[in-house]
Amino acid sequence: MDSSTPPLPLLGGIILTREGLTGLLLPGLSVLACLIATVIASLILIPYFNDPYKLRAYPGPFLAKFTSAWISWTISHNPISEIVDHLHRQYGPIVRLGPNNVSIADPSGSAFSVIYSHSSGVTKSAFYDTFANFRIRNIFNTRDRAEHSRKRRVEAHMFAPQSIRALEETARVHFQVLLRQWDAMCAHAEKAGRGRADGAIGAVPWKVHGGRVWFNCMIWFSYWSFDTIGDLAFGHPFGMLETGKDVAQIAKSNARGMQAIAQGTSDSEKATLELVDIPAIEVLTARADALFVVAYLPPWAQKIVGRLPSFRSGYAAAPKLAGMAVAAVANRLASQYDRADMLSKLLQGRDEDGKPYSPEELSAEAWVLIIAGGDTTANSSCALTYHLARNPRVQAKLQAELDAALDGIDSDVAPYDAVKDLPYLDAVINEGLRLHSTVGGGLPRVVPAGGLTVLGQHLKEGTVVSSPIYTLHTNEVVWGENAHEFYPERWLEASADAKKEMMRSFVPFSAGPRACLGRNLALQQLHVMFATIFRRYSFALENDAQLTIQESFVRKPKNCFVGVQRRK
Ligand code: HEM
Repeated sequence: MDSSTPPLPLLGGIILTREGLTGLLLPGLSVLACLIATVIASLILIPYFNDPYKLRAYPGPFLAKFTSAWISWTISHNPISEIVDHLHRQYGPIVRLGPNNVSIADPSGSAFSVIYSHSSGVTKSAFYDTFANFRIRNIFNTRDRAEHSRKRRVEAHMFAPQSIRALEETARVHFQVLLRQWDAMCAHAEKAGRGRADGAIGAVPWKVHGGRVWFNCMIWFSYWSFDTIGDLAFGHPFGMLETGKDVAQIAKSNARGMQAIAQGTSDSEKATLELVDIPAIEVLTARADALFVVAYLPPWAQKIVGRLPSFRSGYAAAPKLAGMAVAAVANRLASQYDRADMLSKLLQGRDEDGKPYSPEELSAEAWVLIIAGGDTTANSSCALTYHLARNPRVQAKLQAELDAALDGIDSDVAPYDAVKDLPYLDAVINEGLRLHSTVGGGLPRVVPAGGLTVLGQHLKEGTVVSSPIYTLHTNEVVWGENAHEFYPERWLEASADAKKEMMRSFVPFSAGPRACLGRNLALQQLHVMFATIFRRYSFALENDAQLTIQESFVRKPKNCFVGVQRRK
């Protein structure tokens, strides 16, 4: 033994020298290398060469053929809908996005119609499992056709046109609060004249210069949207608009919250619930971003990635968001206030056996209303405001239509009946939904037994297939050379045939059995919002600012600073 290499500590009665340790380590490392090679071969190479879904002929990024890590990595580099659009321009109508995942896009929208039709037999893919917040699935993330049909039956009444119309009066209150806050900021601009000033409402700063008040309208649209959906769905706004702060109350203990809901639904003595404050929009965004990145990975890989520090806070948000729904439902039930809101419709809903939702299912469905109704409407409103602020010609034309239609109507908030059929307002809203494509990516579906033929190509059972909405909304064949411009006139100038073609390629709310249930509510809210704020204010952008998008399931504008001035 070399006297310069001291023996290592005793292990199981054996004294190890450094040479002895190296002798032990080398075979260990070889075993590890073999193991890694076997894992790579069995998880990546064997499936690639076996090609069980017969996708090898389809083009796509090199790494996407071998691993779904490609799409996760791409999503984390944002925005995925624009990247997929670019790939379709490069490779054609069919692009391989993963080992068993293809994206299909043709200008006429026929691939979209086939995939998402009632008769295709497709189901939502495992991608949606990632978004489960409760043990029970909700109407958005359930993949089971029978369970989904049952939920649609229970909830049909809640989303019926007359039920949505009945919510207008309640929604009006939140438009009024938004106007009050914006009027207060505009008053600073009027006072400062051509001078400068700054300040904040709650946590949202504003600045005055050039005769306008400048603020980030994305934040205000989020507060408005979350307060409105909180009130419409649970009779209780979160109070974000009033305070100018991203705060919602959640149940401190979800188990205790469920108990309170059960007591509330059984009309026994109402339970009191301990609540804590969280920054709801921030938590929601962190969770949506983290989950969207991992949703295409197999479950074992999601578990590993979920432990990485940058994903931990997104994952930890799940119980908090569940607690938000639990608290909202429990609060609503504990209050003596009874009115025809969305929750009362959920409570009255019965399946074919006459059974109501359990407390957990109620909370799961309540959670969907908050998520689906909050973020989508806020993001669409922000993007639409951006395009109008950027296009003074379109803004002036819209204002002329609104001034004429609302002349003599003594209400700051536009009544829906007065604005629901205004041709230019309709065109502006359609154009905003088209160009921004709030849900812009492909919605992944699994091909059923027997396969599915799309654009003449037979896809095998189990293949994951999608058709990207953003690509459909921006292809030049249907929308012309100015497809990437905000040009509402296209909706009014098109011939009857061209309009038919446009409508086939216009799917902001998706189509078929899993299409958006909140479409009527969203359109009602957007009509009232844009008639109200563009009649009252004029909007400007500074230096032709660009809209930067952070994409998870929805395309969220990161910020949108607008300069606002009172017109009336
Ligand atoms: C501009 C606003 C909105 C847009 C662009 C939008 C878009 C969509 C899209 C594309 C889907 C299909 C998702 C998929 O297949 O994975 C969807 C589903 C859904 N949306 Fe909306 N949505 C909006 C507003 C709302 C509102 C306000 C509510 C309710 C308060 C709502 C409730 C739902 C529900 C419950 C589903 C699931 C339907 C099902 O699977 O049966 N949405 N939405």
